[in-house]
Amino acid sequence: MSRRSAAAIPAMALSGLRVLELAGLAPAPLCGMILADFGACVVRVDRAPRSAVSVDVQGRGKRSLALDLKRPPGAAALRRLCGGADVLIEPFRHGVMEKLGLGPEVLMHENPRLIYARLTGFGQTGKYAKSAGHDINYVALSGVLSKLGRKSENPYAPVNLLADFAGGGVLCAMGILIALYERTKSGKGQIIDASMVEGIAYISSFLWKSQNLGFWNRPRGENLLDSGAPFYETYRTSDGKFMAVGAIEPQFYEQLIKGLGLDSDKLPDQLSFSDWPEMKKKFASIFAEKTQTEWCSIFDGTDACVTPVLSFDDAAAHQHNKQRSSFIKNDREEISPRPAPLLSRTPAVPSLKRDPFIGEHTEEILLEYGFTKNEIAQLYSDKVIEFNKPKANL
Ligand SMILES: C[C@H](CCC[C@H](C)C(=O)SCCNC(=O)CCNC(=O)[C@H](O)C(C)(C)COP(=O)(O)OP(=O)(O)OC[C@H]1O[C@@H](n2cnc3c(N)ncnc32)[C@H](O)[C@@H]1OP(=O)(O)O)[C@H]1CC[C@H]2[C@@H]3[C@H](O)C[C@@H]4C[C@H](O)CC[C@]4(C)[C@H]3C[C@H](O)[C@]12C
Repeated sequence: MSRRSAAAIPAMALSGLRVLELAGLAPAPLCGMILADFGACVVRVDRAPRSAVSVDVQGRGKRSLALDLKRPPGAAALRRLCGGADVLIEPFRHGVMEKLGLGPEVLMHENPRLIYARLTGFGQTGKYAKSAGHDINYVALSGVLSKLGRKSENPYAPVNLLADFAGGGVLCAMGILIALYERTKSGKGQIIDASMVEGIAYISSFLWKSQNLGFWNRPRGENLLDSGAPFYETYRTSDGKFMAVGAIEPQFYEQLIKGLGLDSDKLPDQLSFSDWPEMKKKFASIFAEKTQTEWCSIFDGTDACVTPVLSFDDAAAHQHNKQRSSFIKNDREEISPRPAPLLSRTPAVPSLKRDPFIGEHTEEILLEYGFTKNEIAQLYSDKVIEFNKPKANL
């Protein structure tokens, strides 16, 4: 599919939804990609003058409009675009949109049905609202980073998955869908203040609420699910790969013990914390005796909760994932995860085309939103918009 016009994919759940995503680093692009995967018509508004290469690697299914928001005609053009949109996603720190004259009071006055999604690290208010930050800072401020890491080591941030994507892009997409549902009843849009700090804190509700169950009262790296327990750990195999073990419940733990060739009658109790370090050493030396494939042939098909730790390539090639077509290949042979979750009647149909170049669709988008050819030519000669087609027909 070269473009996602409203009528192109009627079967998808979000078809007909018009989304404007102001280009950002990582969280907002994921949010926009999720909406595009499920059928929304997502326009990424890139900066003009444009940088040579887009840093957005999550542009699947989107189109790009290059627009200079710092120039009054550029800001006016965005206002007009917002008049015809359902959703705006903005990824700047608090105050940037207001400075451009594009704050919610302006845009929602002109289009009261607009869902104005503000995806930031620290939120729209509070001491840090105007401060720069990245994933690791947001995870830190949420309290969650203090829980992550191995025994006696510094806290460890797991790539930028938690804040940017789980607490940021995904929760913002959820907020948008909730607001859209509410709009079907009230007819009104609303502002979404999606703070990644609060997003991570929210998805960590289990950690907060299970504190009194005794899961977390030991130091970092010595608890049930944070690499303290021998039965919730990774182990190196003889070929330098790893197995992941998650045998928590006693009946599954018993199968793990059996698969490792041990006798549970001769072992300490599963929940004897003081024996965990020794048990880890025992498990580690046994796992080191066989290759990953050999361990898979022992544990596959059992309830021991033991799985191979796969590389990206191995994950895409793994039988289970292949059986479910969990990974897709685009027209450039690039492999990436298929959108999730699977909807039975109206599943996502991700675009298999390469991501858009900056400004690749400037003209067609403006025409679609009601700009005339003359107006577009004027914006172009004023250097407010850019095309990424050298032979644009103007
Ligand atoms: C892979 C890297 C990405 C890592 C992700 C990282 C771990 C994250 O955590 S991302 C989450 C960051 N936080 C947020 O998004 C929260 C909300 N946002 C913010 O807090 C801020 O935006 C900010 C702190 C992230 C950035 O602050 P900044 O001062 O830059 O921006 P703002 O204050 O928000 O203001 C924006 C200004 O821009 C103006 N603007 C916006 N749109 C337009 C427009 N259309 N027209 C005109 N002007 C516009 C706006 O008006 C504001 O202006 P003012 O400031 O004057 O008010 C990748 C991270 C970096 C990448 C590399 C880099 O890009 C260089 C290379 C580029 C090359 O193309 C590819 C290779 C690179 C090395 C590239 C590689 C990777 O992609 C990165 C490393």
